[in-house]
Amino acid sequence: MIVTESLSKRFPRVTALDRLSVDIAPGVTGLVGANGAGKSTLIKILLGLAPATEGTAQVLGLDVTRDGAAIRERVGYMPEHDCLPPDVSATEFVVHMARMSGLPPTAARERTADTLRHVGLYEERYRPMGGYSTGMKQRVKLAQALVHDPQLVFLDEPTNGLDPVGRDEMLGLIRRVHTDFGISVLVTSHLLGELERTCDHVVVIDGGKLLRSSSTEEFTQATTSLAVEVTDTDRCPDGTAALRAALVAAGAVVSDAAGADGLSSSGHVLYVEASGEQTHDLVRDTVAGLGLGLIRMEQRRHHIAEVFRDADAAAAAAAPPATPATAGAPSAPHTTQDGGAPDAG
Ligand SMILES: Nc1ncnc2c1ncn2[C@@H]1O[C@H](COP(=O)(O)OP(=O)(O)OP(=O)(O)O)[C@@H](O)[C@H]1O
Repeated sequence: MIVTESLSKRFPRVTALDRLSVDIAPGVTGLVGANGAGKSTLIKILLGLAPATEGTAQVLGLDVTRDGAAIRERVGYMPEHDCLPPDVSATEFVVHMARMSGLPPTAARERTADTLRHVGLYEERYRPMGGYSTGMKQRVKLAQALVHDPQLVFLDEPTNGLDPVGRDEMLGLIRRVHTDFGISVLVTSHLLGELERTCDHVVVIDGGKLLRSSSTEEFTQATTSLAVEVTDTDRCPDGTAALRAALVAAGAVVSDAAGADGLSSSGHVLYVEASGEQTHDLVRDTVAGLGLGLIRMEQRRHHIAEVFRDADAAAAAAAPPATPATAGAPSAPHTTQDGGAPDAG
């Protein structure tokens, strides 16, 4: 659906995209990267609105340098920044955008009503947009991107400025754009966690370079550790320590903290290296033998951010001690520092 080949965009002082090659299939794809990573620049090039310095790109089989107008007929675009005229109602604005996309007047009005209803703005559609909340404005921007029934939409930071509830609602809406209407989505975010639930595929860029492109499932594959938490009892005032000793005596590999899996420790949790069903049975029987209560035993899945935390820790460990400042070269941790962190999802 989107193919780029060694795509670069250089401004006088900064390289926004650096030989980026990606191949994005239909579905919902997240494009994630810290602020300044090059996400908006890539979208503008893909829409044929800005020329690349070098490299090639196709959208829906159309070339971005030659076929910009044809691409924009088939692709919807929700820009990042506030771009709504305050004195105009959502209906007037979205009808106008539909007409600009080539819909005849009646179809434009009908599609506008349908689309605004879909994004949950039906009641307020005749009010001037200057009085809208950030969430309502984001919904109008989404509606105008969908109104001409595109095959694909580019959504640039659609959750920006939203509170957690608004963010969840927007992510749900984005998922339904694909499931209800079959429209493919490329959605950008600087938050790793929120894309985990919404996207089939995630592309991570940093400093204009491709860091990773994988299915969400691959990112969040099951870890090989069982997280186990138990109660204390009169007989075992420190149930966790007793369980640890018993499991080690039985030959299990146990740790308190994130091991190779990158799982974070939370005090009373033990991580037991799992080697199949028998590990579950061993934990169950050992807990029962000690008379402890089993609070939880679960095989966790990775969060996307953990994948990058691990990669960064490995890079830092591999760096020569004399040059710690340059250690973690491709700066994936930007993404986690930005608050996307493991549990934003
Ligand atoms: N017109 C321009 N002239 C000069 N530099 C630019 C221009 N547009 C973008 N840049 C620079 O290119 C880099 C990538 O910017 P871009 O807007 O694509 O990042 P982004 O990942 O979308 O981040 P954000 O969400 O903060 O916009 C940044 O360093 C930015 O300052």
